[in-house]
Amino acid sequence: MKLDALIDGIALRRSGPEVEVVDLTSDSREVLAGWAFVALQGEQVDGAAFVPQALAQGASAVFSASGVNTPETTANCTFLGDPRLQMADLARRLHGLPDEQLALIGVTGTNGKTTTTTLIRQLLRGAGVGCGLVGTVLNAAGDREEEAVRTTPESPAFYRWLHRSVEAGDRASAVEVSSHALCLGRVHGAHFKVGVFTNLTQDHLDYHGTLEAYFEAKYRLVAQSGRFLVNADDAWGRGLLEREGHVSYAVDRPACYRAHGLELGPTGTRFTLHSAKGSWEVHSPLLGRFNVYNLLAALAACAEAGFDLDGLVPAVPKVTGAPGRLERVDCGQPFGVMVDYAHTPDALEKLLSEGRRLLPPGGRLHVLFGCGGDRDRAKRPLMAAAVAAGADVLWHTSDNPRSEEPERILDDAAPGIPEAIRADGARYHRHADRRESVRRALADCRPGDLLLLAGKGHEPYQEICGVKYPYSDRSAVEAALGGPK
Ligand SMILES: CC(=O)N[C@H]1[C@@H](OP(=O)(O)OP(=O)(O)OC[C@H]2O[C@@H](n3ccc(=O)[nH]c3=O)[C@H](O)[C@@H]2O)O[C@H](CO)[C@@H](O)[C@@H]1O[C@H](C)C(=O)N[C@@H](C)C(=O)N[C@H](CCC(=O)O)C(=O)O
Ligand SMILES: Nc1ncnc2c1ncn2[C@@H]1O[C@H](COP(=O)(O)OP(=O)(O)OP(=O)(O)O)[C@@H](O)[C@H]1O
Ligand SMILES: N[C@H](CCC[C@H](N)C(=O)O)C(=O)O
Ligand SMILES: [Mg+2]
Repeated sequence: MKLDALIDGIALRRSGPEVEVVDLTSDSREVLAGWAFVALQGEQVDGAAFVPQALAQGASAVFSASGVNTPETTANCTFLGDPRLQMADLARRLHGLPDEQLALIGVTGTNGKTTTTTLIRQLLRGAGVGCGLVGTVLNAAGDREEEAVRTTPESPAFYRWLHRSVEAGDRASAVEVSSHALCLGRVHGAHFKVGVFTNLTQDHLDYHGTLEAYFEAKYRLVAQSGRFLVNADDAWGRGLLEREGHVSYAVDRPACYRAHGLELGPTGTRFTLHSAKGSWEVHSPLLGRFNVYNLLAALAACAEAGFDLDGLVPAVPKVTGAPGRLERVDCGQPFGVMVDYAHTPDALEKLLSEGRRLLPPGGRLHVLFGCGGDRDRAKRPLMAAAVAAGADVLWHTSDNPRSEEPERILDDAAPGIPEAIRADGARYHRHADRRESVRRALADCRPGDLLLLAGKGHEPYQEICGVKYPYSDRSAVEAALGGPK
């Protein structure tokens, strides 16, 4: 696209020649010939420092907040408004307003975003409707799938994926909208046909400060959504529904979309979905009560986006959800092992109650967990308390210490575990090396026990001192038990 057309109507000061802008990025490392580089002031560094690198890699234009030096052959634009919002405006225009050409469904909430968005994509594709995905595990458009780096990418990548969806003929796209994304304008400008609020419990207080501020961040999605679908069984969701008229879903309370007659079995789930338009019998291989909420949210979101439930419900038995969520690892061992991505107090509490439900009589529930480094310190003892309240045997270890000292993270969490449990050498085991902790837990399991490995889910690494070492809970288990069955 020509620069003049790209910046038309956007408040900025411009110098230098008219150029062709092939694409846009705020990360100099991604710049290719003809791309525009947006230099943003970050928390760690000022993106302006990377202008020389962007130019060396062939940037045709540079955008910045406070002005930078560029050669005469490069277009140079200085934003006059909020740089992140203006970057999103540019990205949206460059990629042809792709949100307007898709049934865009945005999902926010503390837990269940990845699962719900993945279910939306799988359900729609199962019913023959092309659907993209932007989220923690995968970014996808048509059949193209790439591993994601973060939950919601910066606006240039967000709009690029939507554009790819349009090009691939997708009719919809399901997007995980994190609270960080809403604060940092990563999805600014996008019109979501349907927005979804799954739940709100403690997380990310390092970033937002208070739960109220965390909620307000998520609440921003309402203003960008045509219809808003809210979990009426969640306390924050209920508060929202009492103040404003939105579409609701629930299991325990009256709602526009409600699941009745839950049957939560060891190999799958059944319930009846009621809405004003009719009733459907839903059978799914997904386990656990929280997945009823995710299925309900996914089906209701698709229905609110205009897709027919008669076509979607038959696809439910084939949908598997996201990898690394309540997923069994079977190496022929005489006890159960499951990996899951619970990394908040609420998710752990819910995971452990599913574990208890799945545990054979007389078996012991083992839970291996850790708390992420460089994340909300206040949630650490609460995570530990949730595990202590529901597990028979605790395996306390590391989960992405990032830049922090692993033992200090373990120390932060430990007070959440009652002293009597910590003093009991048969019930409480602390070891910072996760792989070794997995080995020890497996060695301690007896026939009929169940070991839940929480927090890492699909993640293929352990991040220590800023380095991502190859690691996954599944492969650690398979290596210790001699390979998959
Ligand atoms: C709070 C937050 O989200 N921070 C993000 C933000 O950091 P920042 O603004 O401080 O950036 P910075 O590292 O100081 O760099 C400044 C600028 O220089 C650029 N740069 C930097 C280095 C370089 O070589 N070249 C270059 O151009 C960067 O791209 C950036 O634009 O912009 C960076 C570049 O895009 C991100 O890496 C960084 O995410 C950090 C790593 C992060 O961990 N974010 C997590 C907390 C996050 O966003 N999580 C949410 C929610 C998770 C969930 O609950 O699902 C998510 O959406 O993933
Ligand atoms: N609807 C739900 N309510 C509560 N807990 C849930 C729900 N769905 C999933 N969980 C728990 O939360 C974990 C993470 O689920 P999922 O990845 O879908 O959430 P997310 O919101 O995408 O998380 P993230 O913030 O890391 O992106 C699951 O492994 C499970 O333990
Ligand atoms: N999206 C979440 C993922 C946490 C995953 C867990 N393994 C951890 O490192 O705490 C975050 O960035 O906080
Ligand atoms: Mg996610």
